[in-house]
Amino acid sequence: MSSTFVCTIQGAAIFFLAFGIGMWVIHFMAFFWSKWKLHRKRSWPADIPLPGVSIIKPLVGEDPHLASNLETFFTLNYPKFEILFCVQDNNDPAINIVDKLMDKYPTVDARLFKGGEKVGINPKINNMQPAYISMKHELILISDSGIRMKEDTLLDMVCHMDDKTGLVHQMPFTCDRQGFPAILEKVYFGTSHARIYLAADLVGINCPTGMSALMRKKLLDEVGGIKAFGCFLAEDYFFAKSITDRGWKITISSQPAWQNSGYCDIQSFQSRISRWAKLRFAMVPPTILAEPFSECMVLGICVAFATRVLLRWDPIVVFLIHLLTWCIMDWFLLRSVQNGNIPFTKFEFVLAWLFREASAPFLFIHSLMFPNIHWRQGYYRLQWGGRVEEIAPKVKL
Ligand SMILES: CCCCCCCC/C=C\CCCCCCCC(=O)N[C@@H](CO)[C@H](O)/C=C/CCCCCCCCCCCCC
Ligand SMILES: O=c1ccn([C@@H]2O[C@H](COP(=O)(O)OP(=O)(O)O[C@H]3OC[C@@H](O)[C@H](O)[C@H]3O)[C@@H](O)[C@H]2O)c(=O)[nH]1
Repeated sequence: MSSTFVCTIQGAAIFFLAFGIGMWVIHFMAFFWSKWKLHRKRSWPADIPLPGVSIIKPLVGEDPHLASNLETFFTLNYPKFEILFCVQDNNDPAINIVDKLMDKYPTVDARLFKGGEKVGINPKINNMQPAYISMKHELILISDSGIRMKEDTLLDMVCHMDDKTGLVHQMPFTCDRQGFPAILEKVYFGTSHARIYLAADLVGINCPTGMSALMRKKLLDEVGGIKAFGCFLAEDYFFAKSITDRGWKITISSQPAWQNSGYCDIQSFQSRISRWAKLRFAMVPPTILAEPFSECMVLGICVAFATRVLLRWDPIVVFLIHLLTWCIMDWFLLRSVQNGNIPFTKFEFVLAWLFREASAPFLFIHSLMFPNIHWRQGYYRLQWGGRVEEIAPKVKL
C-alpha cells in the first residue's frame, strides 16, 4: 500500500472519530440544555405592564383538529392580545371555523383577513401581509395553523423577551396523538431534531423554525416589514438572521411548540422533513456535508471504521454499542422534552426510532436529488442562498 493511501485512510479515520466525539458532546449539551431551559417557568417583573401581542394565524384549508387548536388561542391567559386570522382563498373552509369561534368568544379581539396580498413568492408571507399592516401591538406572534396553545404559553414566550432579545421561538414538538405516524413525529421532534435545536440554542446558532415565533415588530418594520422576506421560502430563518445581524438575541421559550395537526401520516411527515432539508441545503450549503455524518447510522459506520483503523477494535461491536447508546440517550432526551408520561411503550419507541434513523440517509439523498419544492398549492425552485422562484408543477419532487 502506498504511503499516500495509508495517510488518506488514517486522516479519514481521525476525521470520523473527531466528528463522532463532537456529536456525543452535542448529545450531552442538548440533554443538559433541555433540563436547564425547558419546562421552567419564568415570571414578568410585577412593576412593568405586559406588552400587547398581535397573533397572526395563516390558515390554508381545514383539518379535523383545526377548530379545537384555534380555540386554544381564544382561551389564552394573557391580558392584551388580538388574533388575526388570514386565509388566502375567499372560499377556504377554515373561514367557517373561524367565524364560529369569533361568535363563541365575542369578547376576544379577533379579525379575519381574506385574500392575502401578493408581495413576494412566499405564500405564507402573502397570506399574512394584510394582517401585518393592520396589527396594533408591539409584539407579533406568527403561529402556524397546526399549533395548539396552553393557557400560559403566550405568557411563557413573552417572559423570555428581555431587553436584549428580539425573537423568542418555540422548539417544535408534538401533542400526544394515536397511531404509528404520531409516534414517529414525536420521536423525531423529541430526539434528532431536538438535539440539534437545543445545542444550537445553547451556543447561539441561528436555527429557528417559524411555526411559533414571537418578534418585536419594530425590528421587522426597520427592514421593510414581512414583505421584505417574501423572496425566501424559509422566511423563518431570514427573520432570525436579520434580527441577530443587528445584534439582538434570539432564544427558545420554556414550552415547546405543541404541533397538533389533524392529519398525521408517514408520507406527509417525510415530505415535510425533506422540504426543510432542501431549504437548509440551499440556505446553509455546509449542512449538505455535515448532516449525513450527524445521523446515527452513517456516523456509526464511520466511527466503526475509524476505531478499526486506529485502534483495531471490532467494527460490528463498536457499531452496535454506538447504536444502543445513541438510542438510550435519545430516550432520555425525549423524556426530558416531553416532561411527563411518554404515551407509548419502549418497544414502540425503538420501532419508531429505528424507522426514523434507517430512513434518514434515504431522505437525505432524495432531498439532494430532487431539490425543487412542493408546498401546499405551490411549486418552487430554490436558488443557492435561499431565494426562490415559482415553477410549473411538472417536475418530479
Ligand atoms: C461535530 C459537530 C457536528 C455538527 C453537525 C451539525 C449538522 C447539522 C445537522 C442537522 C441540521 C438540522 C437542523 C434542524 C433544525 C432546522 C429545522 C429546519 O430545517 N427548519 C426550516 C423550516 O422551518 C428553517 O427554515 C431552517 C432553519 C435553520 C437552518 C440552519 C441549519 C444550521 C444548523 C446548524 C446546527 C449546528 C449545531 C451545532 C451545535 C453545536
Ligand atoms: O401556501 C401556503 C402554505 C402555508 N401557509 C401557512 O404556513 C404555515 C406553515 O405551513 P405548513 O404547516 O404547511 O408547513 P411547515 O410546518 O413545514 O412550515 C414550516 O416550514 C416552512 C417555513 O417557512 C415555516 O415558517 C415553517 O413553519 C401554516 O400556518 C399554513 O397555513 C400559507 O399560509 N400558505
